[in-house]
Amino acid sequence: MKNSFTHFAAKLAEFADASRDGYAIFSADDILLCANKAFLDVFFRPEAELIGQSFAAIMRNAFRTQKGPRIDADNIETWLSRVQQLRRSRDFRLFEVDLVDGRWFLFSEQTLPDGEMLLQTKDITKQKIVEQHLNEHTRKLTDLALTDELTQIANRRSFVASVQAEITRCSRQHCAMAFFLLDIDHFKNVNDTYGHQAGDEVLRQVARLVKTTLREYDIFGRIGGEEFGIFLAQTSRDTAIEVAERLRQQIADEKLHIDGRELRITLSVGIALARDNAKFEQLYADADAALYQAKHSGRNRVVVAEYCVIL
Ligand SMILES: Nc1nc2c(ncn2[C@@H]2O[C@H](COP(=O)(O)OP(=O)(O)OP(=O)(O)O)[C@@H](O)[C@H]2O)c(=O)[nH]1
Repeated sequence: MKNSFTHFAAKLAEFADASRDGYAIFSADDILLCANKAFLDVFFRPEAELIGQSFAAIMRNAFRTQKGPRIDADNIETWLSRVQQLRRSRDFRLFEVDLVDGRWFLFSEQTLPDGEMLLQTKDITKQKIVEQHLNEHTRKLTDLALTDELTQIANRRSFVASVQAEITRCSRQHCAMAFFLLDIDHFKNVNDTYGHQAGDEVLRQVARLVKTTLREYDIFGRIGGEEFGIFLAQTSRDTAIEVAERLRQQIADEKLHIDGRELRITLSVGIALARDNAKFEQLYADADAALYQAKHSGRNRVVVAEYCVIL
């Protein structure tokens, strides 16, 4: 039995020596007792320099020389006291570590009841690169799903979701809110006269112009076709009218440059106002009714939904 265990231990040491995974054993008082070559490689130090060193001394050296694990800290002693609280906090711990040279490792700590610790390291750089590509891909897909392809502003789905979240927040804080529906006047004529691509360019330029006049935290999106929506939190009736008027005037004054031609367009705006317990559907219906009035009373104007009673 003893012989077979000795044989097993010798074989394990042989495999550990040849392994690409790092192995190191620390004493209960955190002195490095032994380590294989793969582990030493993580710290760029020869065996003679590392064995017998404390964990703290090894990490101080890594911090000073900027070789080995990346230590994102201004003060190594503060970093060490935080990390030492985690070491041996459980009998098994798994965590990822990135190196100054860009490689990534999965570290596992296995602690015995007497405090001795086996530290294993596995190079996961390739998996990390795949993971980063996947994350980037997911981010791009999410952006695509939330952005209107033509104008590069929020599409209907993300606009409505943002507005609903903001309505909930405003309702909780009992703050006034304003919702605008903006519609380009006689847009069909633009398409019919100059072509669909010119119409697309008008939509792009209008979206850009409107965006530049809004505050960073105002919500703006393309609801569909030539219709845009704007949501303003903490906005009184007077301010809402002032903002909408300014927008309307700015668009009316602007000369759009489409295919070498100068073009002028106008907007009609319907405004809905609310305070507590507002619902997106109600705000939309109110703003739509006001927009209808704006269109039918001559276009290029701002109308506030009649029944919006708000200060
Ligand atoms: N170029 C372009 N045209 C679009 C797009 N989406 C909708 N349209 C056009 O927008 C026009 C909307 O026309 P209408 O709803 O009759 O409204 P209008 O001509 O703007 O007239 P009023 O709104 O009453 O002032 C239609 O001709 C649609 O084909 C788009 O993405 N690009």
